Amino acid sequence: MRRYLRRLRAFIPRQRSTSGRLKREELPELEDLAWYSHAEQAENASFWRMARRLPGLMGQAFRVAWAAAPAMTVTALALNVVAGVATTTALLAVTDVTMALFAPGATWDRVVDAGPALLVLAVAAGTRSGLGLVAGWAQQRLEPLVHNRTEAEFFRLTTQVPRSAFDDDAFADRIEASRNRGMRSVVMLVTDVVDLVTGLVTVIAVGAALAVIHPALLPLLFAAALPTGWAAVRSARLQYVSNRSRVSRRRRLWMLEMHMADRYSAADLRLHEAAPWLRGQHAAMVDAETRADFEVIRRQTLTRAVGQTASGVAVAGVYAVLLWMLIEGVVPLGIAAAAVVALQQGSGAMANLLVAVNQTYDDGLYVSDHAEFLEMAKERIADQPHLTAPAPVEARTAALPAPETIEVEGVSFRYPGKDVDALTDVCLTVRRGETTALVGENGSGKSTLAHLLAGLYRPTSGRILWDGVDIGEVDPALWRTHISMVSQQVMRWPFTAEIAIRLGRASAPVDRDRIESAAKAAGAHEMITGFDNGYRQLLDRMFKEGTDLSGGQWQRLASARGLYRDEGGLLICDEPSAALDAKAEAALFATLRGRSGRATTVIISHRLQGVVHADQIAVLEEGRLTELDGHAALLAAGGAYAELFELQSRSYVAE
Ligand SMILES: Nc1ncnc2c1ncn2[C@@H]1O[C@H](COP(=O)(O)OP(=O)(O)OP(=O)(O)O)[C@@H](O)[C@H]1O
Repeated sequence: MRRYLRRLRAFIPRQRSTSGRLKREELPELEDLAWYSHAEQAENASFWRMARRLPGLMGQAFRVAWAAAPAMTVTALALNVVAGVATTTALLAVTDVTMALFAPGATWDRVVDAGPALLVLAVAAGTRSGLGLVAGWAQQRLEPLVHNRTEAEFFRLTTQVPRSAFDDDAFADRIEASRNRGMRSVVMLVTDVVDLVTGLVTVIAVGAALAVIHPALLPLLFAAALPTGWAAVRSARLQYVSNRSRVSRRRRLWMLEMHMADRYSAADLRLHEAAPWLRGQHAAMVDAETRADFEVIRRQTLTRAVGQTASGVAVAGVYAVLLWMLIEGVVPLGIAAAAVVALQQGSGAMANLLVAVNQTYDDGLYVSDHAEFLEMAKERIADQPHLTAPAPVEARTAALPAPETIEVEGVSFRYPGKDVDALTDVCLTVRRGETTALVGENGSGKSTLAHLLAGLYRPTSGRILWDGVDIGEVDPALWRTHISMVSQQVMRWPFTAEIAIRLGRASAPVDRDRIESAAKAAGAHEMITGFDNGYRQLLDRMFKEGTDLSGGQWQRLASARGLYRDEGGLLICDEPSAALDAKAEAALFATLRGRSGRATTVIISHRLQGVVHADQIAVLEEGRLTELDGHAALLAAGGAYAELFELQSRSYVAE
C-alpha cells in the first residue's frame, strides 16, 4: 500500500507542491508594497478633499492639452459650454410644452399653444446633439496628441537619466508605475476634465431649469445622486490603492512571462528543465495577484451595495416629496410632469458629474505616479556635478580635446543599495598611445572601472581627470565623443548589419567606407558579405527575411561598432574576444596593437596571453588595485599576476 502511495505521489505534478514551498522563500514581490506615499490618503479621500484638488488637476490637464493642441482644447471646452446652454433652453421648453399640454381647454388648442415651445425644444435639442458631436470629435483628436507628447517626454527622460538610475529598484518601480498606468492617465485626465466640464455645465443647466420650475427641486436632485456618486468614488479609490501596492509584483510577473515566451530564453529553459520552476514562480505570483483582485472586488461590491441601497431610498424619497407637492397644490400637474423629466435628466447628469469628478481625482492619483517619475528622473539628471558643481568656464562650454593622460585619482565606487564598495581607492594613470590592461578574478571590479572610465558611472569618491580636468564636472556631450567602448554584454541590435555598426556613432552621417573598414578591422566584413543581403541583412528572426547570429558573430559586430565610433581617443574593450575564434581574436588584437603610439586603449581580458604586450597591466583584487606594471616586471615580482599567468600557461601545455 505504501509503495502504491509513493508511486501515486510521483504522478502528481511536482510544480504544485514546489510552487507552494517557493512562495515565501523565493519571491519578495509576493508581498504588497507599502512604499507609496499617498495610498492611505487615496483610500480615505473625502469628497471635499477631492473637490479641493480638482482645480489644480483641471489646471494641470488644461496645460497639458493646451501644449499638445490648443485649437482642439478650446473647441472641446467651448462647444461643451454652449451645448450646456442648449440643454437649459431645451428643459425650459419642456416645461412650457407640458404647461401648455396640461392646461384646460380643447386638445387641438393646447397642441397649437405648445407649438412654439416645441419648436424651441427641437432646435435646442438638435443644437445640443450637433455641438456634442463636434466637441466629441475634438476631444478624441486631443487624446493621441496628448499621448504622443507625454510618451516623447517619458522616453526623453529614460534615455537621459544617468546609467546608475537603472540599478535602483525604486526608480525601476517608478518607471513601471508611469509606463503601466501613469502616462495613460495623463491622457485620461485631459478627457476626464473635458467630461467634468461637460458634466458641470449640464448639471448647472439642469439645475437652472429646475430652479426656474421650482427651487425646492434642487436639493432633491443632489439627494438622489449622492449615494451612487459616493460608491463610485470609493470603488475607484480601492482599485487605485490595490494597483499601486502591486507594482513590483507585476514587474516580476511581466519578467517571468517574457522569459517563458521568448526565443532568447527558449534554449536555456529547455536544456536546464527550468520551465516547471518558472511556471511555479509564475503561478505563485498569479495566485497573489488573484487574491489581491478578489479582495478589491469584495470591497468594491460591498461599497456598491451600500451606495445603491442608499440611492434607492433617496430616489423613492424624491418622488414622495414631488407627489406630496402635487397633492398639496405646491406645483400644478404640468410643472410636476416637467419636473419628473428634469429630475431624471438631472440625476443622470449628476451621476455623470460625480463619476467625472471621481475619474479626474482617480486619474489624478495615477498622474501623481507619473509626476513622481518625472521628478525623480529630472532630479537625477540635474544631480550631475557638471550641472551643479562650479567648473572652469572653458571646460564647461568648449569640447575637451582627446586626452593625453587620464588620471584615476583615489577612486572608490559603490553601486546603489549595496553595502560594500565595488572599487576602493584606485589610482591609475592611462597615457595616450599606450595600452592599459585590467586583469583580475571575476567580480574584482574591472568592468566597474571600465564603466567609470567611460563616464557611465561617477565615482562615489575620488576623481577622473583628463589632462587635469575633472570630467565629472564637464557636460558629457563635450567629451563623450572621444570614448568608444566594446562592452562585455554584447548589445544585439535587431536592425540590419550596417545599422548595427552605424549605431556606434548614430548622429553622424553614414560613412559606408568607414563602416566597411571597421568591419574589416573587427574581422566581421567577410561574415557580413556572406549574408544573403550583405550589409543590408536584417539581424532579427522575428521579422521576415531576418536572421540570427552566433555569439562570436555578434561579438565581431560589437567590436566593429566600437571601432566605427573610435576616432583615436579612448577605446575600452571589455572581454572583446571571449567568444571569438582564434583567427578573429588574432585580427582584433592586431587592430588593437595598431593603435599603439597614437591612441589610448584599455583592455580587459582573462586571457593573459592577449595582454602581454600592454604597456601597463593593472591587477585588481576585490576592488583594490594591487599590482601595476609591465608584463615582464610583474612576472619577476612573483605576485598575483605571476601566479595567474603561470596557472594559465600550465593549463595550455599538453600533459
Ligand atoms: N549593476 C550592479 N549593481 C550592483 N552590483 C554590481 C553591479 N555590477 C557589478 N556589481 C558588483 O560589483 C562587483 C564588481 O563587478 P565587476 O563587474 O566590475 O567585476 P569584473 O571584475 O568585471 O568581473 P568579471 O571578470 O566577471 O567580468 C561585483 O561584486 C559585482 O557583483
